[in-house]
Amino acid sequence: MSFDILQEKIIALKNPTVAGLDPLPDYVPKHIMDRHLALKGETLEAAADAYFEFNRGLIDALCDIVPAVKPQSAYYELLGPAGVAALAKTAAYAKAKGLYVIADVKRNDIGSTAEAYSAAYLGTVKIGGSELAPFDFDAATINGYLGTDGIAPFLETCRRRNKAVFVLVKTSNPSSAELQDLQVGERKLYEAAGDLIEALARDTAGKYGYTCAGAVVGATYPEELKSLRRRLKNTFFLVPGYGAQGGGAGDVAGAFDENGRGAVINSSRAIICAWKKTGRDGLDFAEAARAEAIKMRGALRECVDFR
Ligand SMILES: O=c1ccn([C@@H]2O[C@H](COP(=O)(O)O)[C@@H](O)[C@H]2O)c(=O)[nH]1
Repeated sequence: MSFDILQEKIIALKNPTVAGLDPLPDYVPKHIMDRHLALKGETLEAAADAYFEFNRGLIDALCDIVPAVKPQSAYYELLGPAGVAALAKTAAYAKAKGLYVIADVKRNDIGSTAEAYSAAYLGTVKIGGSELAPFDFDAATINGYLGTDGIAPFLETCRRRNKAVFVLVKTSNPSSAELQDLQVGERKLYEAAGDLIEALARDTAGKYGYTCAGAVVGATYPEELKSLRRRLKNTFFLVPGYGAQGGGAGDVAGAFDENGRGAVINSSRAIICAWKKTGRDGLDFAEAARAEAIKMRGALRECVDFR
């Protein structure tokens, strides 16, 4: 089961951090960007090459201390086809370095289209006589608010290919309460979303009790996080909102089960932009990211007993 693999990496490193790889032209140190602009001019291709070099440096600096990375597709799509190619290259490089790779794509649609999305990110497509894996991510984020027929095709791919999804349940953004906190009978809408995914994936529970359908629950809502952990005993959590959005180790402690398992905590900007605080123009971007990730690991270890 895919989350068994992630959980075992977390246990081995005693670190439940996922580093978000969310590049923007401004986040890439000038010496890297300038070199690629000199080679290919002021083009999307040059920026995409700079993204990949930046990511490769980050991955090299982090791969022995964090178990996972989460590239956010939006930042790569911003560069068009060259950016999407940089996303694919980044994922392949991270996997080769032993990292668990979560694609933050938040996709979904009606069943037939959800099938295509799930094949694209987690599965395969048949071309002539060959089954080819377009991206082959370990896991992807999806929007479950289309209901069962949108979620089921992803779960089918997860079962077949030992993959996983994280379904949006209670997101970290300030407006998440507008719809997700609506009362629906006895439950909040986000609780109903959580109950649905736990039920749909029940048959896939692995060694640690977690199914292939995880939930996205924001660090910015610590009370909801705690109560969802109690409610969804078989659902692995991806917790964004640490660092740049204000979440801290104390806020995410409630995401873990009694054995310190069942959750992975994301930090993107705080790690990849750590170089901006050192005053060395990004020459030390990799060391700065590593130092920030070590600081986060220390803070999490203070709050959670990982076994
Ligand atoms: O509820 C959600 C779901 C996804 N995200 C994504 O996580 C990272 C957070 O980045 P930071 O720089 O650490 O704030 C980003 O890719 C978001 O799209 C989220 O923040 N909240």
